[in-house]
Amino acid sequence: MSDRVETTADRALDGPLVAESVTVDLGAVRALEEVSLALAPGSFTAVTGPSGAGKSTLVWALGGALVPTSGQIRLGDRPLTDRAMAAAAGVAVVAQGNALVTPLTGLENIVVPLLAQGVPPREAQHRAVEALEAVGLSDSANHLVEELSGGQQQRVAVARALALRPLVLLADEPTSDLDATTRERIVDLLVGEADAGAIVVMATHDPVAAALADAEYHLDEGRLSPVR
Ligand SMILES: Nc1ncnc2c1ncn2[C@@H]1O[C@H](COP(=O)(O)OP(=O)(O)OP(=O)(O)O)[C@@H](O)[C@H]1O
Repeated sequence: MSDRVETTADRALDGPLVAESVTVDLGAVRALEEVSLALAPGSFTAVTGPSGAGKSTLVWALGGALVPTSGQIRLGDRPLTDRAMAAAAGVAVVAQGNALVTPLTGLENIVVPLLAQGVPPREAQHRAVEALEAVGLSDSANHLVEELSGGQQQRVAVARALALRPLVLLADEPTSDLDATTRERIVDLLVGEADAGAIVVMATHDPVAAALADAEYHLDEGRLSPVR
């Protein structure tokens, strides 16, 4: 049985997450070149590729945080044109490097974004506890982030995204600092999100994690091709 974090039933995706001929230039670097894909609700997709291939760029573009040089990102019929509107549409990102607030505890790192989204304090606390339990970190909830190991921080970052109950979950290298057992637990949670109807994308260097996804795309020098 999946120990997926409980979901809200009052929100649903009304279509796929689509990248339409997306090209992203970062300064002089072409990080993505004419990338097209359509990800259906309930799918779990891995994006693999060597360092510098454009995986993080794709994650951030899909998350609305990077405006394409050309092309478009859409969720259903709605263009995702900035990070705030993507977040409001239910798109959560687990950033590479975690992007946690280090002077706060693991629990606080999860509660604060929930409060910012208007979740009532008791509910935010409940969701944060539940998400930390799902990633196996109940005992570390009240430790400052700076007191946690890299792998524990990575799990807090995943828990933070799960607690948002996203419709689209974009995870950039969410298992890079984890041992095999913990990696399996985290990928299981991602599988559970997809099984419950979310669109899940995981950028990864890890072939074992990638093999657990339903589909795999490979990026090389910004060009995307299907693997399976
Ligand atoms: N802010 C930036 N300015 C200019 N170039 C950038 C910037 N960020 C990334 N790049 C370049 O864009 C390309 C894609 O980078 P990206 O981080 O998306 O790759 P990646 O596949 O995620 O790599 P890794 O696996 O090492 O995280 C690389 O050539 C990188 O050097």
